[in-house]
Amino acid sequence: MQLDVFESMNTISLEDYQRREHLLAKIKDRFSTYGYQQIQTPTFEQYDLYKTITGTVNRDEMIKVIDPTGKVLVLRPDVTIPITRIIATNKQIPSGEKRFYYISNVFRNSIEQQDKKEHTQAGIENFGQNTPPLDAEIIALAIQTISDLGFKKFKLEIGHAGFFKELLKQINISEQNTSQLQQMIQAKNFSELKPFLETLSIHTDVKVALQQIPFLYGRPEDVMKRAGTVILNERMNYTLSNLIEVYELLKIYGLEEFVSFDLGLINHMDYYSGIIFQGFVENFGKPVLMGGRYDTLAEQFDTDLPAIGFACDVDAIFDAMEGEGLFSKKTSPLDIMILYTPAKQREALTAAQELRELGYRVITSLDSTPTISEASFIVRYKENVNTIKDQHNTRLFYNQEELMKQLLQNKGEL
Ligand SMILES: N[C@@H](Cc1c[nH]c[nH+]1)C(=O)O
Repeated sequence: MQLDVFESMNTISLEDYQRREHLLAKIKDRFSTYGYQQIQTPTFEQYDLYKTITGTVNRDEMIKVIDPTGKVLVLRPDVTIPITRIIATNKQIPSGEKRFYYISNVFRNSIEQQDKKEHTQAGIENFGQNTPPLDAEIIALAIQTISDLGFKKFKLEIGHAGFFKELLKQINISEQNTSQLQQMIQAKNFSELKPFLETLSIHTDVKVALQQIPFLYGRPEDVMKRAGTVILNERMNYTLSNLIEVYELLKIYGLEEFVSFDLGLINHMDYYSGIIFQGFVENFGKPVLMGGRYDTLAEQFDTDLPAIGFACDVDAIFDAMEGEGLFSKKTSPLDIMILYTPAKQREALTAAQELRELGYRVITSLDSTPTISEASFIVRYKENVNTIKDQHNTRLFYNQEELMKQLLQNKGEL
């Protein structure tokens, strides 16, 4: 069926829409098993909020709207910031650990994707705690979420915002040089990184560390062995032991095969303060999930509130699942189509109601030919005979009890 459903500026086929709903349902189920509850933040936000906060989406990438009073608003460019603001400033919310999840669209005007301004994120945010067991639990949840969708080969690359930030503290370079450096390390652009570092007047130890850091990725055990060159002080040493502790805990979950380290990982959001991670699935060039610890973001709302979270890029996951053929074959929108003659109307409609109460998807019609072709079963109430037909054969039934028996025997078809 080629029916188009309007979804923002893009159209999506009805079948793809159903698939998307199915994948979102799986993600929600998984988030719930870790005690997260769904919330929603407003679509329109005050631009002032994002203008003053450091470490947010690039201001040029925000989509701005002017309201009738002349106030500038932005379409939600990120979910982590508004949720943090709500939790940090709402005194009515009881203290203690808080677990929220969301399925929300974020709006960004990115240069790379001019035609795609709206992205769906399915994410979780956890407030109130900073411990390695919690970091490990969040990463376990991220891994299980990807695994639930059917991906067999994928990696969660784990790093720490502290490495790059600490190295930056050791040098005094312009904002422009910082962002260039960040881009080169992020993209593992080794060929340009070395000559670029030569142009900067910085201490040799730091230069070596900055040059080495993008190479420090792969199996955690190997990375740990090679990390010596970038660990310049006690704080960085502590950061590394923090990562190792989380990795040891992930072994208890039995998830170590999905984990790799990347000490050169830098997330595009600047609010991260601790462990950071990105999820990659096979044959797909960009991350499908990203997140990390952002303990200092709430300080911008005058609150001390440790936090960690991640978001799945639903559109990327959808494309990756399609590429890997992970969507199950087309599912029928209907279990039972009941056709009846006028004399059997009461019997047919009563049966339909009972079946719906039991959770079957049923439609009825005073007709002799099915009005919909995709039902798993066609039930016919005729003057002197009732039949139930599936893909293979047609059987008779005389009353409701027998109909139920037939359906139960063929439950596998539904
Ligand atoms: N908001 C982040 C993802 C995230 C959620 N929680 C923490 N990080 C992003 O859009 O990349």
